[in-house]
Amino acid sequence: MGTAVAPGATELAIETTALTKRFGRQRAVDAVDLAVPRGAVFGFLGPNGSGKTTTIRVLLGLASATEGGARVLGQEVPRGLREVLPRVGALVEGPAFYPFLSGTANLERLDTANRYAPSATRTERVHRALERVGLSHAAGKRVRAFSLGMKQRLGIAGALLSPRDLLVLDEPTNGLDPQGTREVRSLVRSLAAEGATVFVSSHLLAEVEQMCTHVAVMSAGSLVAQGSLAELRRSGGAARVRVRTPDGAAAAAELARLGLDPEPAGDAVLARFGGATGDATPGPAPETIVVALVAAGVRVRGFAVEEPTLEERFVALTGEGFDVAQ
Ligand SMILES: Nc1ncnc2c1ncn2[C@@H]1O[C@H](COP(=O)(O)OP(=O)(O)OP(=O)(O)O)[C@@H](O)[C@H]1O
Repeated sequence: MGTAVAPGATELAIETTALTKRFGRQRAVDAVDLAVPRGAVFGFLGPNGSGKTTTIRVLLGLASATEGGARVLGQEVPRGLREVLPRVGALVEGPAFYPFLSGTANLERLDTANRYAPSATRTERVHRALERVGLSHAAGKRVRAFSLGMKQRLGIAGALLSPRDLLVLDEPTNGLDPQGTREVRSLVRSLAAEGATVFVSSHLLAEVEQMCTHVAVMSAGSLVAQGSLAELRRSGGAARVRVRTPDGAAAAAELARLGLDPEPAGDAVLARFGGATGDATPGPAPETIVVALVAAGVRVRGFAVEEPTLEERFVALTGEGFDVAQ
C-alpha cells in the first residue's frame, strides 16, 4: 500500500493536516500542520502543556484526533498504523518496565512481543541495544534499582531493538544527568546519520539547538513556527552590533548618524542593523561602522556583530521563556 501515496508525500516522515485534539472545550492541539522531512532530526519544542505529548500520542495511535489528519511514513493514521508501527520506534511518557526483572530480561520480553522479530537473534539484538545506550554494565540489574536516567535509556534501547525508519522520542533527556544528556544527544545524532528520521520533543531550547536540523514550536496547542534551524535563525530579525566603549554618548551619536538605532547597554552601545523595526534595509557594513566610530573619536574597546539567538526568537513567538538550563 506504500506505493499508493503521491510521490511528493513520501518525502515527509510525518505530516499532519489541521490536526486537532480537544479535551472537552480545551484545544490541546489546535489545527497543527506539521511537516517532518525524512532524514531530519526534528525538534518538537514548546513549554510544558503546549500539546507536544498529545500530538505524539495521536501520531502513534495512542489517542484519536478530534479533527484533521496525520500521515506517518506515508501511511494515514490510524488506518495504516498496523503496517507502519513496526518501522517506528517510540519512547513516550516514561516506558513501563517490570521492576523485578533485569534490564536484559525486560528488553527480551519487549522483543518477544514484536512478532516481526526473529527469536534466534533475540539475545544479540538485546545485547546490541543495551550497548548502544551505554547500559551494558547494568544489564543484569533489576530495573527497580535503575535511576530515572537509566530507565530512560532502557526505554530508548527498547525503541532501538529493531531497525527503525522513524524514532519518536518524547522528552528523551528527562531525568538524565548532564553526562546522560550528552550521551542521548550523540545517540540521536548517530541514529540520524544512519538514515533514520528522529522526531524528538523537548522543552529545552538549548538541547534542540544542539541536536536538531529542524524545529517546530508549539504554544498553547498551536504551531507557531516550523522550519530548518537555519531558516528559523534567518527569520529572527536583524543582527545587531555591540560596541564596547567608554564614550557611550559619542558612539550612540555616530551610530544614529549612520542610520542605526542605538541603545545603551552597560559599558556598551547596542544597535540593530536595518533600523528599529528590523526591516530588510541593509545597513552599513560592520567595517564601515568601525571606521566611522574611530574617525569620530570614539575609543572602541570591543566590537561584535551578534545574530539574534533562537531563544530571543522563540520567546517572541510564544511569549514565554524556555528553560535553557541543562
Ligand atoms: N487525557 C487528557 N485529558 C484532559 N486533558 C488533557 C489530557 N491530556 C492532556 N491534556 C491537556 O492538554 C494540554 C496539552 O498537554 P500535553 O501533555 O500534550 O502537553 P506537552 O506539551 O506535552 O506538555 P508536557 O511537556 O508537560 O508533557 C494540557 O493542558 C493538558 O492538561
